Amino acid sequence: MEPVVRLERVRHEFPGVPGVLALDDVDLAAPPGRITALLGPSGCGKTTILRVIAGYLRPGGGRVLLNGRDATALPPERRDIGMVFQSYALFPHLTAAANVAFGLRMRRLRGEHLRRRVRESLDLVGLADLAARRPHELSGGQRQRVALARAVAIRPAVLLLDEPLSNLDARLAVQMRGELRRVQRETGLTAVLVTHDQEEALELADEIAILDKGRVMQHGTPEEVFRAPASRWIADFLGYQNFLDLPGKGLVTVRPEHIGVLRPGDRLPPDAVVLAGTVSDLRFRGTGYAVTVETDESGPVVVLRADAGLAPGTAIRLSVPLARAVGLDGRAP
Ligand SMILES: Nc1ncnc2c1ncn2[C@@H]1O[C@H](COP(=O)(O)OP(=O)(O)OP(=O)(O)O)[C@@H](O)[C@H]1O
Repeated sequence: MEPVVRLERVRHEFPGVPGVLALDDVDLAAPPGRITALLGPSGCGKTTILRVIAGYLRPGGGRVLLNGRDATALPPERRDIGMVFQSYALFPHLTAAANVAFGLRMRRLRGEHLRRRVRESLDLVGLADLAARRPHELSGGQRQRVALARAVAIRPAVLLLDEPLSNLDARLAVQMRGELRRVQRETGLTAVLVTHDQEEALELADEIAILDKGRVMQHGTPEEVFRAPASRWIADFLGYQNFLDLPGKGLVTVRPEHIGVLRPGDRLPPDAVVLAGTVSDLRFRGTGYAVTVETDESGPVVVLRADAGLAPGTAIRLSVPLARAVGLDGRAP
């Protein structure tokens, strides 16, 4: 299917910082009816990409296609885009309903059509009862819902979400993820979400593009990206801790929860590599203990255990199942 948003070799260098490419040949496609997340560390270019898609920033090179049409030179108001910002950006003197109506009036909706669309949009985010309140009379979560209702009310071709949940406290942010997902499903909107939060990307996105220094490092489904990171840098960024140089396998990474501890007398499991070492650290991680083992051949290796039974200084053997080892050699840098 034709992507709703396509970036082709988009480059940008900010005038104040010559020689540094904020965007370095970015190719990106956001398919219809899906949420595509842009995930990456601070300064990697996520917000710059959104500004290019929205038309607030004209890139130095490359093309922006919206629904297959070249939109590179189109001003923002002619791009049919809805935006939700981290700061909500609501009009403080307008009620929730008037905030939602604003964009619709700009699109020349009037009378009963306008009222109905405002009502539907506030209903969609569960705020019909609070339509008459002004932003200062609403909680952070409710304000964010108004911002979402305002963005979806215009039924944009693309919904751009710039860290929409990062101003909410942790519990509310998690609750709002579900809400956002439901609204996107019910409306069938195409969305591009900027986040630096992996869990948020995992839970919300159908596709994830991982960025570093203005470049797309990997693009795939959450499963593809998390199960098979394309490079050591991506594995590091996603929180993989164990990097092992295994004979015949080269550099691999393995999740701590997949590494076993062999007791004396245990048989060697098939298709596993055994590493001998000494426990050097034990940390409580809520769901269990992260045990660091200084191995003879591969340096520190972290394993997860349910109990605190492994005291520092204990000599142990680890079994690393080869089926769980993700190869990193020969992949993109
Ligand atoms: N107006 C600007 N002038 C000069 N440099 C800029 C400007 N806006 C962004 N940059 C630079 O471009 C790079 C990308 O910035 P961008 O805001 O897109 O990053 P980001 O991934 O959204 O970061 P964060 O997660 O911190 O918001 C950074 O190095 C930033 O310093």
